[in-house]
Amino acid sequence: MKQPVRVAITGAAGQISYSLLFRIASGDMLGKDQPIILQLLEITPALEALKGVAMELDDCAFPLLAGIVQTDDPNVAFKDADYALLVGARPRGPGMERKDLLEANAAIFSVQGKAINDNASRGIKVLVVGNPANTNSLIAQRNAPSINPRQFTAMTRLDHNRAIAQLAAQTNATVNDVKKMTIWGNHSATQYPDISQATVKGAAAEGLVERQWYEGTFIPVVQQRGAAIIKARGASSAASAANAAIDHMRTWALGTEEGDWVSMGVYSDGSYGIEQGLIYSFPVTTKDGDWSIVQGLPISDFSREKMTATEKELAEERDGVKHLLP
Ligand SMILES: NC(=O)c1ccc[n+]([C@@H]2O[C@H](COP(=O)([O-])OP(=O)(O)OC[C@H]3O[C@@H](n4cnc5c(N)ncnc54)[C@H](O)[C@@H]3O)[C@@H](O)[C@H]2O)c1
Ligand SMILES: O=C(O)C[C@H](O)C(=O)O
Repeated sequence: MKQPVRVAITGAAGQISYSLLFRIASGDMLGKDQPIILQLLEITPALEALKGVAMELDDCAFPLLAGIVQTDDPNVAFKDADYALLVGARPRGPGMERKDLLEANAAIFSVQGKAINDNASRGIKVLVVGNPANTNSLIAQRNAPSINPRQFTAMTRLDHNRAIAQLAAQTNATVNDVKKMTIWGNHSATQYPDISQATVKGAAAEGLVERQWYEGTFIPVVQQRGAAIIKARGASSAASAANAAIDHMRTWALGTEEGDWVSMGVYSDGSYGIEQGLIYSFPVTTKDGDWSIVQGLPISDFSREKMTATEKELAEERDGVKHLLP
């Protein structure tokens, strides 16, 4: 049996976590042979609700669950953590954009970045889910100067999965048939879901769909899917967000499939001319617990315009939180 790893999760009594924790504890994230200690962070008023969630975790008698820590202290939650899923943040309501949450949520991520810096395992893998996810990840990263900046990522896997589902439906294929989907940029309405490299059953996706559907339906549907869920459900996506978080971490830890890639918000090294230091979603492959940006893809004028628009938004978000970036 492997040694247990420590997985810190913030916002652990919230709606995403209610889907997330049980699947992590059952082995969906790191494999059925990896014991896990859950280190759950909540704000003080939610500790009673968190206790109820922990009671339910106990009641599942998960063989892989080697311990549960419940706390309102980030220094305790991130102590020796090998993985961190930063979910805890206010979600948006109808009519809001994700960046409207910047003021409300940004402070959370500077505190947590410092606590990660001071307490976590040096090899920690951090995924930010709380919105606006890319900029929150940047804030946490910049407040953790002794951790490699590549270890802070933001979630665009939900967008990636949404894009695969839309393309599969339009081409009468299954999601298994779709490869090499890409989400570029911000987890926001400026994101660029790009099918120019995607294949369906090995055939170029661009040849299988009308350009008009791609530009006029597919791109806006994927960009606006979060808002459509909020409108329909009266609450932001939760189970699908939890699923994407598990996918993101599993891929990062255990590797991408041969001949495919995923989308992750990662530290830009200047690839594709994107400003260095932004947390920008790229096509990435993963191996041995590390990620690399897929290099050398051709970029059309159409793509370049969209990639630049979402880059510009990320630079503006960063400039708006300068006071939180040491
Ligand atoms: N990146 C993505 O694709 C994606 C997808 C869905 C939702 N989200 C975002 O995830 C976040 C959480 O969504 P939710 O639906 O679970 O919200 P929720 O309101 O149900 O839960 C959030 C929880 O975080 C807790 N919290 C607040 N401040 C905290 C802090 N400082 N430390 C620890 N916990 C804290 C709250 O008490 C609450 O229990 C939102 O920002 C939402 O917009 C992102
Ligand atoms: O859209 C939101 O505010 C929630 C989440 O980011 C989503 O994409 O569903």
